[in-house]
Amino acid sequence: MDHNSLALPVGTTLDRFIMRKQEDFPYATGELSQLLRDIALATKIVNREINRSGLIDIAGAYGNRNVQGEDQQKLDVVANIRFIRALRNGGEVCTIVSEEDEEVIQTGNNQGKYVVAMDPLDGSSNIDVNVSIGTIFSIYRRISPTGTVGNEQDCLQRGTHQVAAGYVIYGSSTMLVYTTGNGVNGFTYEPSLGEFFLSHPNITIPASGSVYSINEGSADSFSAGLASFIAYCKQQSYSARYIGSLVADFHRNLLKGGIYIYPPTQKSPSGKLRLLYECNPLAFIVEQAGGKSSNGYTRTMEIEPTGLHDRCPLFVGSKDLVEKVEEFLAAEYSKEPVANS
Ligand SMILES: O=P(O)(O)OC[C@H]1O[C@](O)(COP(=O)(O)O)[C@@H](O)[C@@H]1O
Ligand SMILES: [Mg+2]
Ligand SMILES: [Mg+2]
Repeated sequence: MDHNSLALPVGTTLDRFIMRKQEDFPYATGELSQLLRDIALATKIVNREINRSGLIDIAGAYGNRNVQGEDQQKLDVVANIRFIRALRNGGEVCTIVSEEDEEVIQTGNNQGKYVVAMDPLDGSSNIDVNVSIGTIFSIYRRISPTGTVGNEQDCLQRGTHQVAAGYVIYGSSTMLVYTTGNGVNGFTYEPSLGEFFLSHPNITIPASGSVYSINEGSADSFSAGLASFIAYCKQQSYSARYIGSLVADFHRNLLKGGIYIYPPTQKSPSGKLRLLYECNPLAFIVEQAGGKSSNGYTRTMEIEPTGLHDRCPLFVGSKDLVEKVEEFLAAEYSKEPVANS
């Protein structure tokens, strides 16, 4: 589809952009548009909390652990509460999956047609050192009938069923980047006006790039194919860039070209990242921007989720680079002895 035919000028407010896009679909009821506005409202509130965090010591460890067994910091809790509240008050969402909650969260909006999976604060280990952090979200249409309580099956849908996905980066400026399946658009927040403005229309990721982003501290447990790909990157004199905040690493590569990899490691045999609220939303965005995402073998969005907090390896970014690493992995696979032969 020609995304440019839907183009709106730089400087359009997010509200207006959402409204105008809805007008392109005369039979749309406006519920998804309202849901996107609810998310934007929550991001403004979370942005305010993050900006104040150094001042009021809100970022210190909270003395709690999340369902992944990781130290939960106070801003994770704050962001989780703010997003849940906005989605509950907005009324469009029946059920939420959050990184911070083991079970699904029922909003009480049984008429709500949507479910949301979210990582309310990504890169939380970076909060207290003032490095960019983010929020990631994914939106699905519920499967269960409206009027009933949403359930886990509503949330365990393949990424191909996403109707929208996005992320917020709280960086040197705050940006909201999202897709509803018609290309990717980025909005920059102007805090003094309390508005997001279209700043990056119709984002496309360069087909190739010279940046690779991976935590090489785990190199001893990389597979032979992955080790060969990293050696290839070095032979090509590619730049290694790794912030340790998925949203920030992904955002840079989306705009400049590159590949982000979180592979299986000894510590995390299925990778560290979560399929529903980290991998799938970024996969949807990157594909809409012309890039690729896989677990090394299978397209991310075609992986069947089995649990709310499933993890999966992530190879995401410029098309040529993702295809290249898949070639290295396939070569390794084809060298493995076939069972019973
Ligand atoms: O330190 P590692 O193992 O490289 O992990 C870094 C990754 O972990 C994450 O922080 C996980 O996200 P959370 O902060 O939401 O748990 C990613 O943002 C990041 O890319
Ligand atoms: Mg995360
Ligand atoms: Mg998180």
